[in-house]
Amino acid sequence: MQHFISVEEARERILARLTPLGAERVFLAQAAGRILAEPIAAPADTPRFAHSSRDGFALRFQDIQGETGALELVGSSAAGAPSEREVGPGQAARITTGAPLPGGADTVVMLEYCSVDAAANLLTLDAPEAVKMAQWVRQVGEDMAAGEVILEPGVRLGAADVGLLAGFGRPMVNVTRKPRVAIVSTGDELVDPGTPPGPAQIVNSNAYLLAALVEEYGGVAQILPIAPDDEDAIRQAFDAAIAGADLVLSSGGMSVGEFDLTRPIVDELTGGMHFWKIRIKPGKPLAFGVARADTAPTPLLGLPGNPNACFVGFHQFVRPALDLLSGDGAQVAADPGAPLASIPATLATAVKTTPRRRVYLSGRLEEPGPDATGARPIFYPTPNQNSGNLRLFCQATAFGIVDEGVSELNAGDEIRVEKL
Ligand SMILES: Nc1nc2c(c(=O)[nH]1)N[C@H]1C(S)=C(S)[C@@H](COP(=O)(O)OP(=O)(O)OC[C@H]3O[C@@H](n4cnc5c(N)ncnc54)[C@H](O)[C@@H]3O)O[C@H]1N2
Ligand code: MOO
Repeated sequence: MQHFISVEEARERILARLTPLGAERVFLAQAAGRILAEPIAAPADTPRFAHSSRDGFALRFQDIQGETGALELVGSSAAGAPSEREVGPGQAARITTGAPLPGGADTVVMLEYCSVDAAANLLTLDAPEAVKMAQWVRQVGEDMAAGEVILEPGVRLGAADVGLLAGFGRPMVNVTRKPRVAIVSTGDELVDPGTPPGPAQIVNSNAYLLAALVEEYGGVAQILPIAPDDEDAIRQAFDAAIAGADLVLSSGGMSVGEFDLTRPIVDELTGGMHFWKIRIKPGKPLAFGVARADTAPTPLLGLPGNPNACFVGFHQFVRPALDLLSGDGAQVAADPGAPLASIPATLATAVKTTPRRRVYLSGRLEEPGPDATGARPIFYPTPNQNSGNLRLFCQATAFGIVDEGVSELNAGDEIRVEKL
């Protein structure tokens, strides 16, 4: 059955059949950009010991109240080499930044504000009245308490998070597996880049476009060899793809099902695929099914062959699927039918489109300058919005969306844009 459905319905139906992948342990050097799969709690009160945040002298605050004489210097505490000696009444100890505060001391004075009589081993403060109780001391647990959860599962680890994990003494961390995405290309007319195309052949750009998008959005892409238009060859290509992947993508062969070899095989491998016509331009025909549903469910998404339909289809359907599989999908999982985030912009040039489908224009978004308070960004659609134009989405930074029922927009009109 073929249905015309909305972009949101299609996305919701796909996401409803996906579940996040399991976790794997990776070394910290591989952790940046990955999705955390465990809660991270502080292993101890942090800092673990009270220490100085300045180079100077550790002393007892009460000793410098009122009339103050010189303090006797007893020992020194360096980072990694704490002082063994207590600081008693009338005494002070040398201390470096990061060094443990010696017992008895509660306050640090920076060495720039002190004078030392080395021969007499005495310390005099330049302005004792300016010193505050506990100044330049980092107290135990003031940053984090033992057991306090600092990072929740589902966050994407940034550099600071990796630094925190290292600080917690963790050499490894559990993250969600990166989705492995196999890319199937079928057709006698296709050649790979590097092989000069014959007179009626085209270069397989979609596989490389999709693989690059997959890697850009957190997956691991595998491009399968082009399968010729032969039922067994196509079945073998899909079997190989399904065997090693969490998600299989194909492009092409979506428009004229009856004469196409790909669709019946996808239908067979998924035990009945869904085929939708979506009210979107480009990207109208889309096939979806789940192979090995009982053992190792592997979703399969058939995108149309036009490169721009692949590009738009990737952003609308594959990218949210990757988010959900990789555990980054809290938002998409909570509301899979919600529209993707968009902002209003001003359209730079007039456009004419079809009113029957929602049209996604590829283009460039220019943010207003710092002086243009309240001004909207400007959207420049790429000229020649033709589904096959490989240049159309080069350097594109946004989709401009022309809603169903609208057939033209003028320069200066408001247009919703999705940032890429
Ligand atoms: N009679 C109809 N014709 C078409 C309809 C329709 O409803 N009725 N829909 C149009 C729409 S919309 C789209 S989108 C395309 C979908 O086409 P297919 O998915 O069947 O794709 P193909 O016919 O195989 O190829 C379309 C186009 O894309 C190029 N292509 C294919 N594979 C690749 C590749 N790997 N790398 C680069 N380019 C590729 C191919 O050369 C074609 O130019 O159908 C419309 N037709
Ligand atoms: O939906 Mo097709 O992608 O218009 O060209």
